[in-house]
Amino acid sequence: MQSRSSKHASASVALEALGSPDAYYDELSRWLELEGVAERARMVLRRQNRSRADVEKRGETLVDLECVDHQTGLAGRWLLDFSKPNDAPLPSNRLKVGVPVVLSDDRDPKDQGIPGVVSRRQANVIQVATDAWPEGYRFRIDLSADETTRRRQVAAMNQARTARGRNRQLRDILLGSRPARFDEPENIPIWSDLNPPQEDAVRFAMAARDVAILHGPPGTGKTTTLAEIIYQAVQRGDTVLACAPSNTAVDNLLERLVGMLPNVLRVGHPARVFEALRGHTLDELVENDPTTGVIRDLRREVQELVRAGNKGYRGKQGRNRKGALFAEAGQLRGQIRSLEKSVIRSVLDTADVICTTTTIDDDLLGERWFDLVVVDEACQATVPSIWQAVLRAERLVLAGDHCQLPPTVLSDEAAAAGLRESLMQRLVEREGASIFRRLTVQYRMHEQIMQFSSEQFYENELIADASVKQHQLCDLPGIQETDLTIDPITYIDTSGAELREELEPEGESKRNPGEATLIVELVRRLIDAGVTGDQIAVIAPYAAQVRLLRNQIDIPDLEIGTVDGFQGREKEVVLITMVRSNEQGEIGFLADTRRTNVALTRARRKLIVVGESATLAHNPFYRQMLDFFEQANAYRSVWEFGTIS
Ligand SMILES: Nc1ncnc2c1ncn2[C@@H]1O[C@H](COP(=O)(O)OP(=O)(O)OP(=O)(O)O)[C@@H](O)[C@H]1O
Repeated sequence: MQSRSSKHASASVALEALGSPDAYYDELSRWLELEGVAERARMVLRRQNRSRADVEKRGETLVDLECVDHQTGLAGRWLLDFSKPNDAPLPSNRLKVGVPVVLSDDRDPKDQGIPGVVSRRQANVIQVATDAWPEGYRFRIDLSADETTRRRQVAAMNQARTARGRNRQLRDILLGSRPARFDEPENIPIWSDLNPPQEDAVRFAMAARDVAILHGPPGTGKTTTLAEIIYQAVQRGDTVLACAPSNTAVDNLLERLVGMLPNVLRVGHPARVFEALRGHTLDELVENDPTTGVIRDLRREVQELVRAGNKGYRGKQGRNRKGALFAEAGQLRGQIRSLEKSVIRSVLDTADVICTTTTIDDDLLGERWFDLVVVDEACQATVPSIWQAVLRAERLVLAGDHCQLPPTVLSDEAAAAGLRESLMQRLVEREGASIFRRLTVQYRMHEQIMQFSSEQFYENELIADASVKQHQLCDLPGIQETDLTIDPITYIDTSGAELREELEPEGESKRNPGEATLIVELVRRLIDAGVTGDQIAVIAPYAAQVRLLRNQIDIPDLEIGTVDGFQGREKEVVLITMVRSNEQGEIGFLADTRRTNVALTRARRKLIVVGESATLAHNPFYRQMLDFFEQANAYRSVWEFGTIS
């Protein structure tokens, strides 16, 4: 039987069927260009919105910021801390650690700004790493088009076109013109406490000579298994590069690895720095190197020069003086950079495993080659973004779930052509079962919560581990037994109540105020039954519905977010508001059922779905979902919850 995921393959050109590697990479480069155009257009639009009061609404811009602190970071970069006046909390934003930004003078609409990367963030402070010192008094930070990343991807693809030796072999295997080879799996002893499908996956990956895929449906311990594969490789004497498309995913893997292996190194900006992980970052290890004492003195000198240069010199002579001070600081930063380079090299040389995002800093890693390269969350990586890692690999292991959300792509044209289809998805669809092992025991959901997803996406293979199979919300301390806390799943149909969707004023995103009111009521009932805010998540496919709900629910630690933002997470109770309700039966991007798969598989003990069946039932997938809830005796009408509209 074909899994549902393959039905999602868009009408894209069969990329591999283009014939030659040149044609393949030409097509990928064209998609990247389209994506660049879309990203730049979006940025221009956003920066034109300067005067609008809701400029921060989309979460891609922060305005009216003060630079409250600065330090010199690795490679002589500035690390600048920005806060709102009076240290007010920053509004909710998508400027995550590692994303490229433009830093500009908020009071000067003509300022083109300087590029930077978010290097740390807290509730009140956002830190940006830059190569230049920004001019201004109040600043603005905009999410930027990621040109550096695209340049690196294009460079890697150009290298792959003309690759020789092992790079060429692996490239041809990934493109489908050579078969992937596997040895007979050996019965190696496993270090972690794994279940049989996980152990089987480890042995399978260890026996792969070229590439192996680990398919990890929700909650099945994909990261746990990947960590064991890395452990086994290190025991065998292999060097390992462990990557993922996002900093959060890299940190998750790092967190597992540090308990298993002594020499694990994190390169780049960790999204969250736990105490236990701090000692594994390149910055920290370099900081602790004896040579760094000298570097520290030089940095102090730089800071003093800059402080002196910023004193506000007047007139031509003053400007000259300022220029001279900054030039001297620049020279010293050059010296710092070259000293750091040699320290960095020696730290990198001692690591067994190097962890980084798939956007690899080639200057830092130099010519390093790894016996094993693993990519976690590989289905969140576009095909162009994977080649930097592949070119450093003797063998490759990709882990992910192609039945969950694909990578974010802004250009509709590039998406339609195929940019949302990851290399892992392509390989699974092309090679079939011979190239992957699927993990099937999941440790998150009550078996009823898991069942529909298992049937639709995982060939009915998922099994709930005994520890979660029958767990109920009312089993948790302090929670009373009510309808909502006993039954693991509930669907609430709003049909007939005329809870219609609408466009958010001045926006493109959809919301449904009636559904929001119902969600508020359901949350109230859960809280009354003793459920705490941190046990609940409300998720919606549309950002406008998330904004509406955030204005209506004010319960500490209760999370409200989009489906896309919730991938990889879990909560005891999850309420989903489907939003769509219209006469035409239009369901927009709910038609990508992978999004719904993610939404339906976040809850551990209780899943509540609110939606209008009349609209949803236009789509066969949702018809089956509604049937499933009905057969499970979990289908209820909005009228049971009083008047909502
Ligand atoms: N063999 C096992 N025995 C017991 N618990 C396990 C086992 N494997 C994984 N788990 C638990 O299952 C949970 C999910 O594991 P992990 O984070 O590795 O999964 P994942 O598949 O990477 O998650 P996601 O669905 O977020 O991608 C963790 O709490 C982990 O401790």
